[in-house]
Amino acid sequence: MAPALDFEASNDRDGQGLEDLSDNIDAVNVLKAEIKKEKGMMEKSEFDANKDKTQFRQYEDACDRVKSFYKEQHEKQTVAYNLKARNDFKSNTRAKMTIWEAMERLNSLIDESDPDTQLSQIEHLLQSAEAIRRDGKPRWMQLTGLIHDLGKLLFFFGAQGQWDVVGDTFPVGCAFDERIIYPETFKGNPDYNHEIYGTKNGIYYPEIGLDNIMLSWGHDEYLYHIVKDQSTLPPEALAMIRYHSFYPWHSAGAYSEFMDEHDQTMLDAVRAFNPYDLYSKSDDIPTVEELKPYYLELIDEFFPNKVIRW
Ligand SMILES: O[C@H]1[C@H](O)[C@@H](O)[C@H](O)[C@@H](O)[C@H]1O
Ligand SMILES: [Fe+2]
Ligand SMILES: [Fe+2]
Repeated sequence: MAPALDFEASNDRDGQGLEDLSDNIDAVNVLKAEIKKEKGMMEKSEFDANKDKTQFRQYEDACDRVKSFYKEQHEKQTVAYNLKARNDFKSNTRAKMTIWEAMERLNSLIDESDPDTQLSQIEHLLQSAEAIRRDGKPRWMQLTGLIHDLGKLLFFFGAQGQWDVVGDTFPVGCAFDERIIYPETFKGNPDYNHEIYGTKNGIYYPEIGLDNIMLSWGHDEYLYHIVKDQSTLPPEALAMIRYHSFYPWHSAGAYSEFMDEHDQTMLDAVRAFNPYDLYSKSDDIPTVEELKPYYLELIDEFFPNKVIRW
């Protein structure tokens, strides 16, 4: 149990009463922390607190590679493209392989949108999972960390480039919010001045629920569908996967008018996940072979079929 606060000890005339009280408060706090830990949702992760956040996501200072990536993405993610991408996705199976094979396959991809890491994807995935594990989070969340970027496999399955695979996401079919990074680059998007898609609500209405919003097609949306159909991971894990790149929403508060009640709970989950994705990028490089046995077992726990249809 945590020690009583000094302040209480020194200001205490009728010692016993206050001590009991502070014991009770401690007990309640420990219990609360345990409940939150159980749910994998500490309000502010220990991990988050220890990082210098000014080192990450500095898009103004980013190199040209990142800037031109976003210009292309923002110009090409239209409603028409998104409908087509979803249609293509549903109409075939691109590959059959295990989760671990997918991680290895992804290894040759260096993400052009990312100003914070040049590491391979397998290393980024293990860094995220290990940070979650180190903080004593539940096993389902560790696994979510391990797989959250596997949707980048899309790149090898006939993607048009990286612009429809990686990077932050945003809704299409309504006005592009100013809180998306490089907002001025949307001016080149054919939907920008569209009579419906260019309006605040566009094809949606307030409180419609994010499930009904079409988010720009990429690794989040793709993996979300695969995991939803083929694993036993909980709704929080699915939200962490589907929304982890939706920075304008989870970090800048944009598009909150479209949320329903369920999204509120999911937002807490996504925010709890975010630091492990972002700030683990400065951690030591993990040793893949050493960690493999632990994670193979974890994968088996939540994916009933070893071979996944991608
Ligand atoms: O550059 C990164 C990277 O592509 C991540 O995988 C994605 O989740 C982030 O949102 C993005 O900013
Ligand atoms: Fe990602
Ligand atoms: Fe990531």
